[in-house]
Amino acid sequence: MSEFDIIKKYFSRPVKQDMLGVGDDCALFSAANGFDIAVSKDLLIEDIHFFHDVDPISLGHKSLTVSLSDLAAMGASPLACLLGIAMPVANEKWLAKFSEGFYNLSNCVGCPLIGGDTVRSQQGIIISITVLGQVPFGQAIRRDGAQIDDEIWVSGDLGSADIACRIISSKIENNKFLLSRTINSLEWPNARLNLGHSLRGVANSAIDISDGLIQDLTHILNASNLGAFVYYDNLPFDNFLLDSLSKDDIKKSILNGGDVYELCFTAPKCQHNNIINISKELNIKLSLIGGIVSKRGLDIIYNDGSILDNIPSGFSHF
Ligand SMILES: Nc1ncnc2c1ncn2[C@@H]1O[C@H](COP(=O)(O)OP(=O)(O)O)[C@@H](O)[C@H]1O
Ligand SMILES: Cc1ncc(C[n+]2csc(CCOP(=O)(O)OP(=O)(O)O)c2C)c(N)n1
Ligand SMILES: [Mg+2]
Repeated sequence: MSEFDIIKKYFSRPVKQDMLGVGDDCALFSAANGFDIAVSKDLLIEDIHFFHDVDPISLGHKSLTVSLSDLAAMGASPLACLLGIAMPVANEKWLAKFSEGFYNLSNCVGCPLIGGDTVRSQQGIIISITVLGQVPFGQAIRRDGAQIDDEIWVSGDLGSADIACRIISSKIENNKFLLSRTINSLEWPNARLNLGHSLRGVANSAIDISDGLIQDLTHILNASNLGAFVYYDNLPFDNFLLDSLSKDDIKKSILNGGDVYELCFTAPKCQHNNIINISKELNIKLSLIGGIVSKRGLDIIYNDGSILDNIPSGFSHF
């Protein structure tokens, strides 16, 4: 099967009439008046970002999710996406499933695939997604917008995806029940697009958690030139973890575990009740985990007042 056959069969579904999708040198679509365009690209590499034997349907879903999550973090809505894919062989069974997982999500959130590139790699599968989104002019929620005295919030639960990842890579003891409880967080994450929209005009800053809470919150602090405290005992995680893991394993995963795709955001105290209402309306758990201060640095404080001395660092490729 040639490169063009692959594109035609797996990556050429029709798009809306007002767009030019797959098939020409460029895709075309019009930008709406009064909106900024939001663009983000991510790479996913076999055995670095996903296990080689992962179900390709979930990989198709997750590849798009990680990019949609960047749009969510800025309060943007998806417009379209591009897919770069490199693979050593054209495995039709794999392609059919990957494309199914990808298009299921793309249809669901209204983010049509309008272009990309398909090439052979010498080794391993490489996936690169670019998403394009829009956000009302000037309303994007940025990393550099945190303000002194902001409350720090996080959506959903932390740590589960990292636990699943560590079980599969034999870094923690294999435990069938724990893996079945955590695997969906790793393989089927969902971008918090609705939450991102609701936070426009409410949050001062936001980031999606891909590399771990501490590392990603630190990006907000560095960009905003501020510091923070985080109440360790307020950090949300699935209580099921307590049954089979040591406190240290849980701590490592909730502070530094990546692949979370929840949002961490900061908002002024006057928005507190509004945020509680957003949580109820969207049925998304939102936890108040700390506050922003002027003094640079990050303190993680336990209920008894003690401070965690060695904050472990999060995911870094190098
Ligand atoms: N090779 C690159 N060239 C230009 N910009 C890059 C490159 N790699 C990362 N960036 C930019 O650096 C910033 C941080 O990237 P990253 O940590 O990957 O963000 P995210 O977690 O949102 O994907 C982003 O603005 C991203 O676009
Ligand atoms: C096989 C495998 N090993 C390790 C991980 C964990 N992991 C790989 S990359 C990563 C961080 C996120 O990737 P990155 O490329 O930094 O994403 P970005 O911050 O750009 O969104 C994590 C937690 C995984 N998901 N799969
Ligand atoms: Mg990135």
